Amino acid sequence: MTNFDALKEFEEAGALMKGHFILSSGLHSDTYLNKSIVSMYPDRAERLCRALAKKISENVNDIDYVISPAMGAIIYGYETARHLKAPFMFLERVDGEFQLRRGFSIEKGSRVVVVEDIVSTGLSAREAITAVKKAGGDVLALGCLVDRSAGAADIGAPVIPLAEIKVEAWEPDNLPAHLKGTPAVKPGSRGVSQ
Ligand SMILES: O=P(O)(O)OC[C@H]1O[C@H](OP(=O)(O)OP(=O)(O)O)[C@H](O)[C@@H]1O
Ligand SMILES: O=C(O)c1cc(=O)[nH]c(=O)[nH]1
Ligand SMILES: [Mg+2]
Repeated sequence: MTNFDALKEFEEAGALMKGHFILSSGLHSDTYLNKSIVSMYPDRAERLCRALAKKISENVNDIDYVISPAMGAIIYGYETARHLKAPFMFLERVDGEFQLRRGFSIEKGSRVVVVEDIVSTGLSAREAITAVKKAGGDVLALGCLVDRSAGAADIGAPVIPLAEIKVEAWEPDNLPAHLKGTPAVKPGSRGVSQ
């Protein structure tokens, strides 16, 4: 699958959204790749993850586990693991920090591929990698559907993106004219409380 075809899956699903978004990092953007809208259509998620699994298997072998950070990446990590024929687990935040819960554990030295959905600043990917290392895993690579930093984010592990796109983001006190004064939405789960 080409870069163009991967992004087309988002576009055709109506998931390449324009508006005013607060990202996981706290930065603001006029563009949001809404992976949850893409995964409303399991055939789209399957195509993306089959292609991501293929790219991962061309670069990494002997994978013991695929592990993804909640929430957004769970569906994509699971589906990618299914194509890689590897077991899948997910990390979730406990007091803000990613952990393996629910009886998930890995053996020391396990060969792990972390699968993210979207990489922006790379913060969530780094946090997920730190959690996997803390649990004893050896992180072989970070696979993702879309790296919207187009390779600029420092992840601390080899990155295998299905697609790359350069999307701008701004500090909240430095918004561009077209976002100033427009209401912002925060689609992701970081820092959300009920
Ligand atoms: O590279 P970053 O700057 O960390 O941004 C990307 C992260 O943001 C989103 O997660 P979010 O925390 O919004 O929650 P979600 O997984 O529930 O969507 C996305 O799923 C990535 O994990
Ligand atoms: O940075 C983010 O939080 C983010 C950006 C994006 O385009 N899609 C997403 O799911 N998260
Ligand atoms: Mg996430």
